[in-house]
Amino acid sequence: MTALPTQPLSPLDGRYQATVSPLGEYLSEAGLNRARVEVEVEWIITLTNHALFGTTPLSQDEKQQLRALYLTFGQDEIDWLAEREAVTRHDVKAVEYLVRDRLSALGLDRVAELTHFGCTSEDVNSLSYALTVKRAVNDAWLPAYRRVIQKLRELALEHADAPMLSRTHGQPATPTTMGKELAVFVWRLERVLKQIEGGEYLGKFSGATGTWSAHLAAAPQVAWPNLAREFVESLGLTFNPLTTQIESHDWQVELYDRVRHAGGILHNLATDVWTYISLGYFAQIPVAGATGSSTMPHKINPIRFENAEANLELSGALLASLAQTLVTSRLQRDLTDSTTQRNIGVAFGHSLLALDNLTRGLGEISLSRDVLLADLDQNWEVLGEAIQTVVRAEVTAGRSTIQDPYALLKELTRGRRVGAADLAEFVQGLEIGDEAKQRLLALTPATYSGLAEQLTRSKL
Ligand SMILES: O=C(O)C[C@H](Nc1ncnc2c1ncn2[C@@H]1O[C@H](COP(=O)(O)O)[C@@H](O)[C@H]1O)C(=O)O
Repeated sequence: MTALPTQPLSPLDGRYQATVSPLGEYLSEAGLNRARVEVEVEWIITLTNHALFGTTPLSQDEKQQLRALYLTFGQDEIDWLAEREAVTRHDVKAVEYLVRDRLSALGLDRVAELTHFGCTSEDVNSLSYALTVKRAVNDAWLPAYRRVIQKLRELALEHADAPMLSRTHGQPATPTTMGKELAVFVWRLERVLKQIEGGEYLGKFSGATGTWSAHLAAAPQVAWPNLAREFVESLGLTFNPLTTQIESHDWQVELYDRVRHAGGILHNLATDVWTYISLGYFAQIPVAGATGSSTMPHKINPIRFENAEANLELSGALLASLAQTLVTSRLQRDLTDSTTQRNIGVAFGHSLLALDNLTRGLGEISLSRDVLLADLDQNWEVLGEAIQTVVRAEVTAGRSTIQDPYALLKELTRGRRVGAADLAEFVQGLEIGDEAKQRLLALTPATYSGLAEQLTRSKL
């Protein structure tokens, strides 16, 4: 057997590459290095703007040329860094050398020593991760998450009035509507959406052990914490003033826990819709040219929901691992976070893939209202709850002397199939007021869905 050409090992970089590529813009190694260059460049611009060490602010033209280094970052820079890192064996140092090299090419040697000035690698890494994760969440993950919510909202409103048998413990229970059950997911997903949208992206910029020691040794008169805050905030990040060598990663833990939580809700949605499809409640819309089973020609399999389920499990496990490892770093730093953070994109990639499959899956189902109604018609015994509750009210109001209405209905309905005629006869024979009796006689499983429709319409 001849060896294959070099292959991507991860399916995210193989068959699913097109779907997850928006994340690669930020959460790939090149995306990280581009952000590192951005931070190094902006720090030089900030230091010179403040005319530190006798420098003068760079001209607009010089700034523009310097910024082009990250704005047009591409394959040349990727290759340059790979070559240089093979020598330095230090990824951030290689970035520093790249910036110095380009400063020289631009005739800006006079500020070369301000590259990475006072910085430890984590100053640059912390801001770079905050920038790339923030951009990936805002530009790629959140839009996909909102698309699922939007599709779900449309379905919930469309089916707000579609009565459906509930199944608590998998057993027939008080009816609801399909729309209301989908609305519950919208409600849950939106709560977590707000938490994710409100999350902070923190950065530190305080040197080797968070004390600005080197900075003060070089320029004791400068209010370095203020300058660091100004710099971090100028990048659209939240300043963390008190850290060890590393930014403590608590914002990342919060974010990954929330995204994992959202994934858990979506997993619940995927398995519920899968179950509704299996019950025949949702029909799957045939896709032209597609095959369900390789051997059973009649089949359309719910593969979108199964793919989402599996990817949510993978992403949940990775997000949990990220949150668990990033929360700790021995003493003033250990380097486990470096290795761990290289997998942030993998965790988000599996999640994004799941979101894409859910959106597509939700767009390929149609509700079979007739199946829902037929199922309700097979389960008149669910009205037992309504009858016993009405009798209790009648007893309390003095219009009935029935003893233990619950036991009476239990006797009639528990574990039994009770039809419309049986129930009507039973209700006719009840010693309750006439108005209550007529109300009960008018009730069917399909109309016994309480405020399900109104709740759906008013809460979405
Ligand atoms: O500013 C510093 O660098 C301070 C230094 N701490 C470090 N901080 C950040 N990065 C460091 C550190 N040390 C190594 N490296 C480089 O990290 C890279 C780790 O590679 P990988 O395991 O593939 O993620 C790999 O490129 C490593 O060379 C310290 O001694 O405290």
